Amino acid sequence: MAATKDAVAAVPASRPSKEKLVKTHQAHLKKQASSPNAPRPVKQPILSDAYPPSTKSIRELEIIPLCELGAETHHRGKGIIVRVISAPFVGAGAVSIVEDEFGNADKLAIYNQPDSSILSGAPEGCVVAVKEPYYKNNGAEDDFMICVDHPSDVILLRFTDPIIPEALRLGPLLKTAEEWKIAGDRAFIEKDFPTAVFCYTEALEASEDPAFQAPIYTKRAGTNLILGRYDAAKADALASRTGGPQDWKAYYNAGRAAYGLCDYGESNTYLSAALKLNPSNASIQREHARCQARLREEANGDETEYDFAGLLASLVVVAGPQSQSQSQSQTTAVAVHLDRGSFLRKNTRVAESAHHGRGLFAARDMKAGELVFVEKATLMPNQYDPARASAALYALMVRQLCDNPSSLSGPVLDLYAGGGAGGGDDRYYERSGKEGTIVDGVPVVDVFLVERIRTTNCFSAPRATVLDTAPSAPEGQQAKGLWLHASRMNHSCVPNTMRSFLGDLLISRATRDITEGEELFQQYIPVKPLPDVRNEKFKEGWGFECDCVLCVGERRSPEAMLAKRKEVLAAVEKLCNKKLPRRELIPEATIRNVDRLMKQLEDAHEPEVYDGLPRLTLIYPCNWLVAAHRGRKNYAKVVKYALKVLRNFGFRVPDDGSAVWDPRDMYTKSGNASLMTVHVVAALRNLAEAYKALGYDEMAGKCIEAAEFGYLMVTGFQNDLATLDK
Ligand SMILES: C[S@@+](CC[C@H](N)C(=O)[O-])C[C@H]1O[C@@H](n2cnc3c(N)ncnc32)[C@H](O)[C@@H]1O
Repeated sequence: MAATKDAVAAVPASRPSKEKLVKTHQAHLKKQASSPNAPRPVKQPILSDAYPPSTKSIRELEIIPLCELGAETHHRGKGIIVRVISAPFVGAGAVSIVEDEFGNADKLAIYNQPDSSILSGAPEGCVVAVKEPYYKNNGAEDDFMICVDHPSDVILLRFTDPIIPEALRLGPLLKTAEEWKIAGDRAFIEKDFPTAVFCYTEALEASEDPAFQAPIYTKRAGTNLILGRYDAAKADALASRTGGPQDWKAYYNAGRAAYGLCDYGESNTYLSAALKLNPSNASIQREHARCQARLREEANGDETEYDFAGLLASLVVVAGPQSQSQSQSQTTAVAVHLDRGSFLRKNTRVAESAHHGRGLFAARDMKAGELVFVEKATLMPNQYDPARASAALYALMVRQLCDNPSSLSGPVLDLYAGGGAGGGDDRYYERSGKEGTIVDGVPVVDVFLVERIRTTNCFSAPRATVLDTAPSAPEGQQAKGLWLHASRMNHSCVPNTMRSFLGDLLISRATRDITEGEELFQQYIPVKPLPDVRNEKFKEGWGFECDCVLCVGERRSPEAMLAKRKEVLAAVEKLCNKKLPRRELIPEATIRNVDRLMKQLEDAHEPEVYDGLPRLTLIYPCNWLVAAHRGRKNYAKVVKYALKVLRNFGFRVPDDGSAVWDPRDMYTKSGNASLMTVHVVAALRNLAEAYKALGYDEMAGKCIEAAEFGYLMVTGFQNDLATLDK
């Protein structure tokens, strides 16, 4: 358990008065108003400070006044009830001034989600309960605040809740159900959707007449659909049924909500019911057809169902005519969330893995290049700025767990959450088992657990892998997302699948023939050539030491040989400046030096360890020599070193430069330790060019075919190799 200070520590000797707090707060608000576009960074939880969320109902807690809050203390078993007396100041969190029934005032800082269904419910004038509050010093001696990290630790109380002390009770602002309905409609027209939901809820509570309630449920369902609160929208839609022919609307809304949750089977059931009641309605027909298409993708998942090329075209908008002369980087991405289903179950299943917890396994034989699965992201913000991508995903996860708990909590919380929680990480605490359950009307959300799940399971995704292979592609522009099915897959440095991205679709292809029952592996990150360096990364990121055939094999090589490889690789990198030549004429003497070092490096790979295994430290010098000899149009040498590149990635190719092999077979006839990357495609293209220059046209053609096939694995679908030159 983390060292949370549960015992009540000393109450601070002095705190600012209510007047001073309000005055300072107003000054901050004024400043904020003058820069409305100020960035609002989302706070990242710090695991060393992790503490669990409250799992108790406010009704089980002892309510204490603000003046009893002890500094740096988690008040377990206690709660506070306060009225919000200011608008929020939104920075890393949303800070408001609150007062209790005795007139004590303090600062309430709510982190992580200013716009979730829970936190949008702490507006000025409302009464909120904070469960088991954490009172924290904010820097200056008398500057304290009630710090809420877990969104479920703060509850918006309904005005009529009997738990509210008399002094804080305003009485309902509006009296009748009709008044609340009108207020809801007004908020809806003003696009203040959270307030509309709040008012419709009050209207529903204030009336017991089903004839009045049904249309309010419909309105609240529609508003929740706009807010993306699909769980609530579905429940409201179903509650709006009256048993008559007008129920088509209820089924239509429930179908759209289920669609929003990507449950196309359920969506189809509701939309079919809607269609039965109102067969000629064009909106239902359209949604129903859309849903059928998703179901076909889920079942078949073949190339034609997905039309990957069409999706790619939909992802990029080339700058308008006035800027056509500008570079390709002017291309702007639009809607990266593609309206497609996930094709998961025909080829894969989740099962226990021999060494790594659960894993993904082949449910049938698959050929090299075949689509293993296609998965739409469960969550992926459209945020490609590397400085913001992680925080954006974290915020989205928290928000969705608040807003759609019944569909998301189970699958997300079931993901592997790293080494702690019973796995030996003593900075963390055991899960309570209440995560995701509803207490006081909201789901318990543990933000520190969410962050652990995020870091262990998220992937970085370019807008489209094919665009990312173009040399002109801007570096590092990757969103972060969560793909639940793909997260089940364990890592191997020589994996049998390869993932690529198209918008928020993750495409997984087989890189060699796979037999039914085989465990499927992917590379978590591009593997570093040196085994100790790459294993350090796996330890840091995921807490494991890799036991793939390459890592196990390389561990058989003595330390002294590893040291030798490191030394020579460092010498090559120093000599070549870690770059590859671009068509410039490299002096013969330099080429001879690199060649000499490359041979030393080859000699530092013992055949008894490396026969049949990749020799990753040799990739860079061989690629360098290919480029240098291309520059000199020395095509026989280009063939020699390009073949070495393929061999060093673990592919079986002739080592004498002979032209009597079929490169199209290399993916299926290279055993189980080859590593597929875009550099393999590049090497095949260089080979093709060199064979052609040497007069071996047929071999050149076969190399291009092999390169195109490899590019399909790398980018997810058939793409033009010319992209590699752009
Ligand atoms: C994204 S999860 C993969 C699914 C996970 N095995 C499960 O049970 O749900 C990542 C975790 O799987 C385990 N893992 C993945 N690849 C591994 C490997 N090559 N060797 C050992 N453990 C591995 C590690 O515990 C890692 O933190």
